[in-house]
Amino acid sequence: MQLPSNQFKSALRQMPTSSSLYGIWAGMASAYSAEILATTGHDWILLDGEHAPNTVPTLLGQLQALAAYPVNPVVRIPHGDPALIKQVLDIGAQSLMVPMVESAAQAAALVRAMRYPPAGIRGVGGGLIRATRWDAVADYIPQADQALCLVVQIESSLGVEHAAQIAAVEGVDAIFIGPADLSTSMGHAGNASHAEVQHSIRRTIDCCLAQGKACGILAPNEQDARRYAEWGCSFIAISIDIPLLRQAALASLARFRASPAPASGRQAY
Ligand SMILES: O=C(O)C(=O)C[C@H](O)[C@@H](O)CO
Repeated sequence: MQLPSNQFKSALRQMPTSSSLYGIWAGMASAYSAEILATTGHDWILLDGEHAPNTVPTLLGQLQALAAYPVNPVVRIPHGDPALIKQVLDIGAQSLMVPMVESAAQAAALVRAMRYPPAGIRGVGGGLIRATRWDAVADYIPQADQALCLVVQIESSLGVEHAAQIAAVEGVDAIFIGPADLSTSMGHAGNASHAEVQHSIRRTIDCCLAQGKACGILAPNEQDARRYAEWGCSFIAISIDIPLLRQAALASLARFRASPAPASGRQAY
């Protein structure tokens, strides 16, 4: 069989000329829930291994559930440990997001962790791993790199300071801005709308575009998402599954609490 192609990586390469890629953040750590999201038509789904209770096996289940749908999974790992990168690539993740990257050296080390020797340090799993479809993919090793996509997160003042150098690293496919961590790092916790944070976000986008790389961001607020798209962000996570669920449940309950059902009479369905 052929190595599955990475449509997400191909689309990012055409950025910023093509239209935005809209993503949804999956924090439920559930294959069942991820599969539901896969039916909604989003371009990409972020499987969050940093702040959701995911492990390598739960990520595997989600990747398997998504494989039947035309959606691009992006796996966020909790940190850039080469051993974890190896495990997540081995289960067949092709697009990785790594949080809190603050220097070009750190980004370059991530690129090496994703590549086989001599270009990098990734260990060979051969017929043991899903990435090779247990050796059904002929010649996986020489082709692997073309289908792997590295997205690094800039989400601190230091990261913003080094954004141009980070974006310039060969093998970094895209930058993703984390507004929650960035605003917190700048002393404006929970307020990514603060003018200083907005300035840093715009500066990071500009640095990224100047290096010819795609830039993405998490923006569940519609006005923010539209503004970031105007500034040049080309892949935007526009919602997060957990707040969607919670807000829908709260709104549903509020309708009944606000106007209690009549004490008698027929119930309407
Ligand atoms: O800093 C950010 O913003 C992010 O990296 C995304 C958050 O971690 C996300 O989990 C908030 O729900």
